[in-house]
Amino acid sequence: MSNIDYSTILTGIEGVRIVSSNEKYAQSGAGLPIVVVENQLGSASLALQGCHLLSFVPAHGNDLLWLSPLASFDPDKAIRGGIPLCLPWFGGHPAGLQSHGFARTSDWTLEKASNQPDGSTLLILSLSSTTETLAMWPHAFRFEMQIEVGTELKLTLNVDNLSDTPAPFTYAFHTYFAVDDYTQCPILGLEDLTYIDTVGEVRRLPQEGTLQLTGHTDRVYLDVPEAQTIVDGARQIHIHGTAKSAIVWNAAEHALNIADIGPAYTRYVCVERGDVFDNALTIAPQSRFSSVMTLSETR
Ligand SMILES: O=P(O)(O)OC[C@H]1O[C@H](O)[C@H](O)[C@@H](O)[C@@H]1O
Repeated sequence: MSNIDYSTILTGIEGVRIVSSNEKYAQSGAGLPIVVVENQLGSASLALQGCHLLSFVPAHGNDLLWLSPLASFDPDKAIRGGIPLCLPWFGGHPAGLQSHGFARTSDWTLEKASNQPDGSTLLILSLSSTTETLAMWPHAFRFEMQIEVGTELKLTLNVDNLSDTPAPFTYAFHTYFAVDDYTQCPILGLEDLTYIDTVGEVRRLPQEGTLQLTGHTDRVYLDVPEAQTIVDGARQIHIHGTAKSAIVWNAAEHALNIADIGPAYTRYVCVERGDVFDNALTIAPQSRFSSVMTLSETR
């Protein structure tokens, strides 16, 4: 766990504090440091482990993010819910390394916090390569996340390949959205696209009409438009991003066998923007890749 003293970075910054997960959440686990941001436009919280957003609540609104009531906060273990960062690979690894990469269980460093003139709050976190990461992903790197908490949540991920070789790369903002019932929330913005269905036999299929989940779903939509909308009763959750893929996932009744989800699976839908499968990337030596995603709601 990180032992960095952030008091200097946070001196003079309004509405940003670091608390223990045990103080903020009733969930189990050994406990992790959580950055809490509150301003007039909205509030958010994130774990330094994984640079993992846990909540984003616009002023006068409800949380856009779902955090499992069974989530546990333990070092080196991914937290269930919010926005895990799958990085620098998405999904399984050919050599059996941890699913979704090491970034979501690594300790990120809070580099900067600032109050912006428009009333929003900006946080900048980073993660740099170590001997341990080089053994898993053979490229010196610096990952940087800029997090703007305002009426929208804006995430900018910068990935610097500091090595002299091209870096094959996939990633996703693995967002768990809070919904009333995952079978009652149409997801707009995926119509007529091709998706890879990974439930059972892997197949490529066309999306006919609007997507509405009815059960266990695990799909990768390719070459998606920048915007999707989840219609959750009277509210619309808007996703806007530069990434070219969208992974849509709900474990449905299989979640009853996932220790940190259980029966609450009806209350989330994952719409994960990233660049995966056919949209996988290679970052040239000494080059930067950037991806931006904003989340907001209207009623
Ligand atoms: O349990 P995790 O490693 O966090 O993965 C959770 C899920 O992530 C993505 O949505 C994948 O498409 C799913 O196949 C996977 O089950």
